[in-house]
Amino acid sequence: MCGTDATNGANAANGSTNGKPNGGAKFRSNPYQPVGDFLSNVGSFKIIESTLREGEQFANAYFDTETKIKIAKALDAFGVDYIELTSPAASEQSRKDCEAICKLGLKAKILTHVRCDMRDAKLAVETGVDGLDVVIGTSSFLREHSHGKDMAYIEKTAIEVIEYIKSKGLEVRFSSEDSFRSDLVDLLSLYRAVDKVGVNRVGIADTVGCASPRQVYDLVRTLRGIVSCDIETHFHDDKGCSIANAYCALEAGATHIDTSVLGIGERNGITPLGGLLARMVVTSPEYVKSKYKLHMLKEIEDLVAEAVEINTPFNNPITGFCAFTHKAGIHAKAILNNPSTYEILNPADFGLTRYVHFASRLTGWNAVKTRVGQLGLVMTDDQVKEVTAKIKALADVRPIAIDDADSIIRSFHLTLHEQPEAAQNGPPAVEVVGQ
Ligand SMILES: CC(=O)SCCNC(=O)CCNC(=O)[C@H](O)C(C)(C)COP(=O)(O)OP(=O)(O)OC[C@H]1O[C@@H](n2cnc3c(N)ncnc32)[C@H](O)[C@@H]1OP(=O)(O)O
Ligand SMILES: O=C(O)CCC(=O)C(=O)O
Ligand SMILES: [Mg+2]
Repeated sequence: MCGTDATNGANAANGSTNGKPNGGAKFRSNPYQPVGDFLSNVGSFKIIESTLREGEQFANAYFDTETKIKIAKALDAFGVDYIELTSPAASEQSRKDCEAICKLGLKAKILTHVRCDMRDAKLAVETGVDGLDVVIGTSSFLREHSHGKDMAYIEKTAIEVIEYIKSKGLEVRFSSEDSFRSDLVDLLSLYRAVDKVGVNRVGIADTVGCASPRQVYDLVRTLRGIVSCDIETHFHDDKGCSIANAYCALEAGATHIDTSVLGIGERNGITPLGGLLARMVVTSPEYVKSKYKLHMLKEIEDLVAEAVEINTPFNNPITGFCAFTHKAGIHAKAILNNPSTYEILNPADFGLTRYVHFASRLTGWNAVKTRVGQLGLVMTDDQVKEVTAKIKALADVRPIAIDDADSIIRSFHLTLHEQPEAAQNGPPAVEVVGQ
């Protein structure tokens, strides 16, 4: 098996060099736009990057101050609009870290995430943040088993806390927790009340990851008709719907999406930054490519993966080790002709390269022909087909590596060179061209 790093095509039959398609292959003017994908209202979404809040709730996360600062700076350089930090009420060090990050003078706005509680709000406004994300559970589960407050109390306290934050000149967002298991009438009435007070955003949170894309669309669409402020959304990934849900929220009129790097967060996390951008670069290529430094994605994911001691999943959008690897012969041939045939994302946009596999029983002669050329060898098509059969024969016996396939190609090529001598006794078994 070729465990080749997809980002390093050094030994591979690359369809590209430094991400540029080779062999004159070209992308369409907009290779990303699938037929029928004509969303117009999702062009200018904003990212609330919550690696340093939701991400700190990931089981393996421990961020010391230095690491938090590194991550905050990297996210800022990447171009996220907001960086959300753990509540200063969580611990004394959390409060100090909040202050330290506020002093960095980043372009991104700094938010902290607090309970709907005046004590938390008072502590938070002193840290130097640009705004507060206020949250309180509204489902019967949370009202019964978490804070124990009824909707009347929630609305009254929310208004007091929001007015206080606004009086300090800070941005404020109010969100319900577990929105999708909350009573719709209660929820809309609460949002209408806080919108009247003048929140910058209201938030919808799929705290337990129960929502389907269609439910998300319906709720956001309904809310869009109720409030005039921006709408932020937060999706947990328990059922693997966090990216689809974020996308549907944008389709329905949401303006802000919460993300974390690699999706880290409580349980199995939330909408991943990279996955969201993979989705959105297809829909809004100009906006996404001009706003975010996409080539920094891998570096940021590596930074966070190292900090929380995990590996990037093999199937991670964009940066998974095989995200731009093409293996089956049918795919390989078409990719070598035109990468758009089997790619919706261009690895070059992320500073990455594609890799075309040529060392398996599924390999076809077109991939081998490209490899032969890369090795500086010359063969006729029939010869390439013959050597492809040899590669397949070995791959039927055991998994083979790039070096195995290269050795087969080189030694086959050598036998072709030896042919002229043998040919003295008869016609060459194969024609050698370019000699
Ligand atoms: C879905 C989410 O991810 S929400 C964000 C989660 N983030 C955090 O929890 C931040 C880290 N948390 C902490 O450090 C602690 O939980 C603290 C400092 C916030 C509170 O700690 P403690 O006072 O020891 O309480 P504990 O964590 O045991 O229980 C939560 C308390 O908050 C209250 N509470 C829970 N949600 C809210 C809310 N949204 N608004 C107001 N109060 C709330 C609960 O009633 C409970 O208070 P009680 O013990 O007086 O009944
Ligand atoms: O504040 C929010 O909108 C979301 C809070 C949260 O992390 C959640 O509900 O999962
Ligand atoms: Mg969450």
